[in-house]
Amino acid sequence: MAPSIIGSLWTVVINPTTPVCALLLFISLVLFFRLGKRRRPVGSLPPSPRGLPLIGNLHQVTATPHEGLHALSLKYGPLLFMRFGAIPHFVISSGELVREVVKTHDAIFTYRTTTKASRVLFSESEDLLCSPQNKFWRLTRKLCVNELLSNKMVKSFQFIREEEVGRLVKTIGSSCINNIGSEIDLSKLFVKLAGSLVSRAVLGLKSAEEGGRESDEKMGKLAMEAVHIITDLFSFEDYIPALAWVDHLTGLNRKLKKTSRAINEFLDRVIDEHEMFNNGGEEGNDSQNDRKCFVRVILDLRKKDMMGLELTRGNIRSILLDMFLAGIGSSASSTEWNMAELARNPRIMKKVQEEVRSVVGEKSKIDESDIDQMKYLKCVIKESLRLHGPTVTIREASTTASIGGFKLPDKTIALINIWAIHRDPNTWERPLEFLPERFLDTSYNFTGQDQVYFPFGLGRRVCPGVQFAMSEIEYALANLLCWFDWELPKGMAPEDLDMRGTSSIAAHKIVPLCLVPVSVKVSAPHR
Ligand code: HEM
Repeated sequence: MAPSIIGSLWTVVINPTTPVCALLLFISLVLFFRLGKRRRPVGSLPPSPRGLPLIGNLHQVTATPHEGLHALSLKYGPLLFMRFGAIPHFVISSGELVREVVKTHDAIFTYRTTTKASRVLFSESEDLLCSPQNKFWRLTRKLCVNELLSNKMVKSFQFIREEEVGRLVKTIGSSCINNIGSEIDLSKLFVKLAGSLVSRAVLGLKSAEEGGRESDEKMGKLAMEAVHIITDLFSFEDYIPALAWVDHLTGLNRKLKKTSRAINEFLDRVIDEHEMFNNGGEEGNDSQNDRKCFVRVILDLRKKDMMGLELTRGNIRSILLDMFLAGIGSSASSTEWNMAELARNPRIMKKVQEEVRSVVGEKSKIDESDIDQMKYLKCVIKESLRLHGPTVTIREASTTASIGGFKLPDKTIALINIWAIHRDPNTWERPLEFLPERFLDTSYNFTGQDQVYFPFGLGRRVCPGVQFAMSEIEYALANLLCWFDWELPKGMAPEDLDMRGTSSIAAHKIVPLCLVPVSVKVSAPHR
């Protein structure tokens, strides 16, 4: 975030070369200070690093914000007050304070902030991710859980996982045979896998090879583009409203509109096709469908009672988009980090492969029920989510709250630094090391009830996609570890592997993960 704001400020504001810019800057400053006065919280505030006029503490936000905020919290304490442009934030970096948020104030910290990107991408229609906690949120969440994300529904998608992971294994297998010793870009393959799984379960799309009219990859690509805009590009309108006009100059507005238009057009085409089918239209138009996918269930329900929900076309598009935004990058990056950590830790790679292979035995296919016996694999995934899961989660308070002895005003935005809490040396022994054994025989789970380990978030807004994500990650990893050995590219030592993550909330590797697969099992499905 920081490089883009400082770069943009420099080129457009700090170094104005035209009188027009100077005049706009003057007007903006006047507006800013008037707005700023209205937004400033009152009362005793937590410690705060010194800010600057106009940008507040934005200059202290480093290229990886979670790391920069962690460094500040070591200096100023676990509860920080910071102003990002005109917007006051409270940064929480300790499990104790998280306990206060979840246990004492869960009903208060349930709002999410909307941003310019979310408003444009969702075309101002209410959706699940950004909705405040209201009737719409409750009913939509129930709809998504019942019809897509519950254990029962996730089990019903097992054949999709088997087909898509099978396709992944085949791709890697043929690389082993045709390009012996060549590295393969796993990061790219994991995004493709996650995109196909969500596309098929949510929209019923099939791959082009299987005759799908709309490619199952296209929506995944559009969603990743949207995630990039949301998390990597700075919006002046969000943080310094008086400088909203700068978003035109940086190209943000254009990018947002273009991506939003492409998403809407794509989703409209898919919804139209399903609607036609539901209305008894041409059966041939069902280039789709493996089963009754999520969008068709919504369209069916809309004809009936819809659980009291009145969904517009805009709402339907937004809910579908939510599943893509929340479900692809997070799962893909998690699979990527698991493989990266294993490649960097040969002892752990060997141990987890031995477990997986001993459970699978001589079979030529892994059944999902086999995964239950892979206890060490589950620890590997937990440890990977501790070190490389989502970096922060952001909530807005619906009313005033008292945290850590400070009274926080209503509309306070709380930024919970999961990254810092997952690496707190007061909780975790040797916190920076990848040690899956630490999770053996512990009760840490993904329900968001624990204040020191919550990779899927916490409280009422905890991720409802845990089951969907875990089934995908576990099954993909079990297959990759069973059928292949993995080597680093020629000349690279484990400690040379670049482990830097992006600044996004679901940070993926900056440098894509490329490893060399070696096919090992005679009974492997790709042979
Ligand atoms: C490894 C994969 C994933 C991780 C680490 C993850 C993590 C998270 C986190 C941290 C939150 C915010 C929770 C909070 O504010 O406390 C969240 C929310 C959410 N996630 Fe996930 N997620 C993953 C996969 C998925 C998948 C596959 C889906 C659906 C297909 C999904 C759907 C959602 C939705 C809809 C929300 C918003 C819930 C609400 O606001 O009520 N997630 N996720």
